[in-house]
Amino acid sequence: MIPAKVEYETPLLEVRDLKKYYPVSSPLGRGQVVKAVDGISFSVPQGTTLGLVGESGCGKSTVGRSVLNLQPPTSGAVRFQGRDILSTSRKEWRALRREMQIVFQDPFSSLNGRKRIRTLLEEPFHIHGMGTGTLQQELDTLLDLVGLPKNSLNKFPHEFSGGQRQRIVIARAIALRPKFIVCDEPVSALDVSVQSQIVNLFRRLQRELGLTYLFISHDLSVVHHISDHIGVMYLGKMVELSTNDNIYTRPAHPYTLALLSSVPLPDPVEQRSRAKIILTGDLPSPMNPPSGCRFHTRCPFAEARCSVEEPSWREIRKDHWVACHFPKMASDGGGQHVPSA
Ligand SMILES: Nc1ncnc2c1ncn2[C@@H]1O[C@H](COP(=O)(O)OP(=O)(O)OP(=O)(O)O)[C@@H](O)[C@H]1O
Repeated sequence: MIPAKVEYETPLLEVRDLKKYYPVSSPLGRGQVVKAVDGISFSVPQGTTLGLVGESGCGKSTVGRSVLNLQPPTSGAVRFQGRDILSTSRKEWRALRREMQIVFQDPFSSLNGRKRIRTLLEEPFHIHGMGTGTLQQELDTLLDLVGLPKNSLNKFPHEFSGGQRQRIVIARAIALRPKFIVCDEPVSALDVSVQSQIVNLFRRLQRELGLTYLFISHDLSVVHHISDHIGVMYLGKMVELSTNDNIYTRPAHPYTLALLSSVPLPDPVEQRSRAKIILTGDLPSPMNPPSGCRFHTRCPFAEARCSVEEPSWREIRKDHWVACHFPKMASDGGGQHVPSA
């Protein structure tokens, strides 16, 4: 189901009913598929950040890789600047790929340890056939943008800290001045003290270069610091999508409430008024997802209807979409039912 009203004037990226199924390779599961992403739709307006949150295994990274066509989706549409990226020619794709980059979680494995920083930063320019005329100037600008000293170029990755290595990875990603970056858990491998510096770097680069991000993280406080909108995923589905403010102060899906229960709010009044849900049990298998609402097996508010009927998207307030038969109005004291659709 597509949240038709979640349309923005100038979305840089539009994803419609994206599905990614992986065939199971083990002998026991032969013929079955893992429904890693199962019909997800969203838009990201230019210059903004959509945060994507959810437990490990809910399909966040698969969304990130699928929108860049690194893993071709099973079905659905991905439009970048209005162009369907899944049906472009090779030549068009090459040009588009310059505009769309990805930063992965692990700065240790993202960089070839045998190459000097100069070589690593020059690679994007060489791969895309850019001349070497102003290369030194480009490298100096890149180091400046990501806050690394000029003498970094002749060093090797192991001579840097984790945070500095992630700065090098980011420098490579922005080298060709892309418009869009998938940030896939880009601070999860870093010390907490360094995480906020890298998040602030992403924010500054967004302002200075007009970047648009799909920012994937299992950590809601990280996503809170950078996102304009937030999508909450559960077992291959988007269950809630709204502004950062709505998700944090007026979460409506019981799963979002559960995720937020462990995140402290700066305002103690809001903290007290937010319903608390402690999540129990493991994420069910995406090979055999529960019937009806996929969250019903772990939802403390589930009713009979939830196990048989899949909830459709509904807009419970402006720009606030939720897929739940009985969404909550947490700002009303928590746990109050919105009338069922
Ligand atoms: N190449 C693959 N082949 C088969 N199954 C896969 C493949 N990649 C991912 N999956 C499965 O798809 C589901 C979603 O995985 P995905 O990595 O997208 O989740 P995630 O939310 O990003 O979790 P994490 O943060 O742990 O990476 C998981 O059940 C995973 O095991």
